[in-house]
Amino acid sequence: MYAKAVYAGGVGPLEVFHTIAQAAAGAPAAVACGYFDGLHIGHAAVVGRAVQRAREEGLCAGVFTFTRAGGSPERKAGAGEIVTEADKYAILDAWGVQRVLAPDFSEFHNLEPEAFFDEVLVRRMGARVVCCGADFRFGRAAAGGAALLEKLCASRGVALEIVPEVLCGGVRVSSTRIREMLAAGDVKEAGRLLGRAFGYRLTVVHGKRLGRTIDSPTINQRFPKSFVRLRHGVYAAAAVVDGALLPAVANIGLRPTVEQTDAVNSETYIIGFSGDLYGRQIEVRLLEFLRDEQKFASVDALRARIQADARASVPIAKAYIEKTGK
Ligand SMILES: Cc1cc2nc3c(=O)[nH]c(=O)nc-3n(C[C@H](O)[C@H](O)[C@H](O)COP(=O)(O)O)c2cc1C
Ligand SMILES: Nc1ncnc2c1ncn2[C@@H]1O[C@H](COP(=O)(O)OP(=O)(O)O)[C@@H](O)[C@H]1O
Repeated sequence: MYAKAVYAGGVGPLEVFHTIAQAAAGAPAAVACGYFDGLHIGHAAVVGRAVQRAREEGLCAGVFTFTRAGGSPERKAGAGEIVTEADKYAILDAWGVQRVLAPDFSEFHNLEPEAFFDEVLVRRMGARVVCCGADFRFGRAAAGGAALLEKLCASRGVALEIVPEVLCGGVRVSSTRIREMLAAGDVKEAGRLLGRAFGYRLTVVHGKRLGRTIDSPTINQRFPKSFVRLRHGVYAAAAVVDGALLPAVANIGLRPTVEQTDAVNSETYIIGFSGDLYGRQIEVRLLEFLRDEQKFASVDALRARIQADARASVPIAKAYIEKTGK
C-alpha cells in the first residue's frame, strides 16, 4: 500500500496519508473527524466548518478518516460503502480539504482516547480546531465521546465545534438512511441526502462484446466487494466523459439473459456517444429507477427493451444535465 498520495484539483493538491506512522507532524490545522461514508449533506456541514475555520484562521484544512480493510467499528460492520475510497478523496478535494489522514481502522483502534487525541489529532494532524458531529466516538472500544472530547480540547487549548445534525424531511441525514434508499432503488431520494446525484467512478473493463452487436455498446464496470448494495435494475443515468455530462442508461445486476454469475455488474450505454473507453475511469450517475432486471427469452427482445429504456432515460438525463450545467 502506498503511504501518501497527492490528488490534483480543489484549492491545491490534496495530500492523503494512509498510515499514522508515516504522516509527518502536520502544520496547524482545523480538522474534521469521522468515517464520512457517502459524504452526504450532514458530512458536508462538518467538513465545511473545518474548511471555513481553516480559511478564517490561516490553518490547514484537514480531515481524519479511516479505511476498514483490516477491521471495522462495530456499528459500521457489514455496511457497504456509498463512495469508493478514491471518490471520497476526490470529493474532499473539491470541498477544499488540503490534508487527509486515512489509516486503516486496525492501525489505531487500540489507542486509548487520550492517546488518539494527542498523538493522532494534535501531533500528526496539527489540530488547533476539531470539528465533528454529536455522535463522534474515538479511542479503544469507542470509549470517547463528545464529553471527553470537550474536556481534552479544553485542557490542550484546542477549539472544538460540534456541528448540529442536518435533517431532511424532519429526519436526521445518515449513511444508513442512504443505504436503505439505494437498496430500494430510490436513487432520487438518496441524491437529495447526498447533495448530488449518487454515482461512482470506476474503471471500464471488457465484457462479452455483445452490446455493440445489438446497437447498445455498454461500458462494463465492477463494483468493489465492499460497495453498497444497489437494487438491481435499469436506471436513467448520466456519464461523465472528458468532463462532459452525457445522457445514458444503466443496468445494475447479473444480466441473466446472457450470463450465469453472481458478480454484480454496472453496464452503461452512453446515448449518442461513440469512442473507446476501455481502461478509463468513467463516472456514472444514477438518476432514476426505471424497471427491474429481467431474463428475456431472446437477445432480440433484450435489444428492443434496451432501446425503449434509452428512450425513457433521455428526457430525465437531459433535464438533469440542464439543471447541473456540466
Ligand atoms: C439499459 C440496459 C438494460 C438492460 N437490461 C437487461 C435485463 O433486463 N436483463 C439482462 O439480462 N441484461 C440486461 N442488460 C445487459 C445486457 O445483457 C448487456 O448489456 C448485453 O448483453 C451486452 O453485454 P456486453 O457489454 O458484455 O457486450 C441491460 C443493459 C442495458 C444497457
Ligand atoms: N455509446 C457508447 N456507450 C458505451 N460504450 C461505448 C459507446 N460507444 C463505444 N463504446 C465502447 O464500446 C465498449 C462496449 O462495447 P460492447 O460491445 O458492449 O463490449 P463489452 O463486451 O466490452 O462491453 C465500451 O467499453 C466503450 O469502450
